Amino acid sequence: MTQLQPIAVLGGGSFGTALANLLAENGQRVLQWMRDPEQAEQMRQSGENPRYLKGVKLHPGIEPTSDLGAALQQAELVLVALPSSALRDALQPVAGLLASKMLVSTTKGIEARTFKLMSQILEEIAPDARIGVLSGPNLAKEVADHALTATVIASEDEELCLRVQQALHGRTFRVYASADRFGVELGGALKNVYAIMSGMAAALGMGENTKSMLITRALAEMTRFAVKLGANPMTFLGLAGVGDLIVTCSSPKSRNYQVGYALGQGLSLDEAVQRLGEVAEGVNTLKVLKARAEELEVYMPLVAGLHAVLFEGRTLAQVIELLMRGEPKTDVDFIPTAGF
Ligand SMILES: NC(=O)C1=CN([C@@H]2O[C@H](COP(=O)(O)OP(=O)(O)OC[C@H]3O[C@@H](n4cnc5c(N)ncnc54)[C@H](O)[C@@H]3O)[C@@H](O)[C@H]2O)C=CC1
Ligand SMILES: O=C(CO)COP(=O)(O)O
Repeated sequence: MTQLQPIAVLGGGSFGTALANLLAENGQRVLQWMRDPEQAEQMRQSGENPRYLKGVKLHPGIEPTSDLGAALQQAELVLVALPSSALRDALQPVAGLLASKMLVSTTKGIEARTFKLMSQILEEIAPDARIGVLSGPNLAKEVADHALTATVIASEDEELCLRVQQALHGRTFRVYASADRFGVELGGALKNVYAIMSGMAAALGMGENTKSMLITRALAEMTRFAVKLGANPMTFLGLAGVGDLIVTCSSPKSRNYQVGYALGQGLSLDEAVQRLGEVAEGVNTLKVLKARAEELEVYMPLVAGLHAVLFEGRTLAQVIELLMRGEPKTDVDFIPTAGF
């Protein structure tokens, strides 16, 4: 009997595990790669991933492995759920095994040195591969707990989108398609920064008006930046834009929000990151985004303000005063006129 071709999920963290479970529940054979052989062994033995996704049973269709080469050799579809700081170094050495595969990044970060998004790094490492991005309001724990959830698969490659929809679409997980890979990926990376601010606002007991202002002005700011880079602003009205922004800025389950909350409680950035013990991509993204916005002369007062508090020794009170006293601006930058 021929064995079902497996799907590879790269990353032993919370999101990789949540995705692996969905795939296995849909009847797919899943090879979940993690760098730590002990973690793989523990997951095989216990049927759980207690360090990153406590309390969630792993489906028996998941085979945890620390053999990256073997996983890549067998799979045609590969979902990458590694932290942005690790993706290039983990995949460059196995570039030869990636040609013609379908590679889908689920990582929501930006490379510090190059300002590249993760799918752009995949493209660079594996020019012959077929590339996509999966992004949306997808808190790993809720995905794993089968909360009704939607996401976006974005690629210029329609067949890839269909393949991912077939593999992941299920009773509790809807997968929408988009051809705007760049916009979808950028939305996922940028929203993390604003989730840090929202966490701070929550810790400081700020009001609901404030939270709403923050999210809406964040959307304006991230869209302005994306448009400067050539993205389609309409994508930011979708799940991977405003959808992900809302969930990450409102949920204590978000790690970026948690970092912000800890900062609002008076912890230093180092203490907040250490207490979390998981990936919070927004911290790195903030650094590179601030520099890039200045270079491109894009007005991003929220990014500049958070950067001033975290890295330039300003107090939050000083920054809030500056933001609120800033010259009044127009509400929506991109109101289509002709043809509407
Ligand atoms: N957790 C979530 O709710 C969601 C996360 N994401 C994205 O998924 C990516 C991964 O995040 P999580 O799974 O949440 O992270 P996590 O913090 O739960 O786990 C990180 C995993 O990466 C591994 N890792 C770290 N450095 C590595 C390296 N050099 N080589 C190989 N593995 C390494 C760790 O051992 C761990 O297994 C992030 O970019 C995040 O933005 C996307 C959607 C939802
Ligand atoms: O991207 C996410 C939800 O869509 C997860 O956000 P955090 O990385 O802040 O937990």
